[in-house]
Amino acid sequence: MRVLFIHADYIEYEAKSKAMKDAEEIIEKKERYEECLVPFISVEEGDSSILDRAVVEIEDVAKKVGAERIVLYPYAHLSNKLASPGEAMKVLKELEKMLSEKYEVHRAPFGWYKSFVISCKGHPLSELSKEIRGEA
Ligand SMILES: Nc1ncnc2c1ncn2[C@@H]1O[C@H](COS(=O)(=O)NC(=O)[C@@H](N)CO)[C@@H](O)[C@H]1O
Repeated sequence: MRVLFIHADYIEYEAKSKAMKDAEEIIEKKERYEECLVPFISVEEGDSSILDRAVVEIEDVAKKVGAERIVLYPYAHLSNKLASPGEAMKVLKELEKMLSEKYEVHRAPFGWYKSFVISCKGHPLSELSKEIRGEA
């Protein structure tokens, strides 16, 4: 799993059009979240076996930056070993559920082309990237 973390004053996105035929059914096309950690996530093959590790890594960053709100953003552009859309959707939904035990968690729509505006806070830990793997 490849993740780009942005600690943001806000993120605003709008689903524009479907990027795949079975894109996730969504209710709201536009959302805005204030004061949040935004992990842009490329789910890679086999990531369903490293969910616990991914939760630990994401919670570690949230704690370090003092974020209480997490907005998971599916982002198919950080890896050349992408999991299938079906596996990626499953992993992101499971991540959302597991992180919700300790955080307020939202998830941007899966399978949609989206416009977005993000305001990065600019402090030293406000931009981070991680490659999350299973135990070595
Ligand atoms: N492995 C993945 N990790 C994260 N998001 C994914 C993944 N696969 C698909 N998506 C989501 O589904 C959308 C379409 O992805 S896709 O089916 O691979 N298609 C494409 O990426 C191209 N049509 C350009 O978007 C992505 O924009 C993203 O929202």
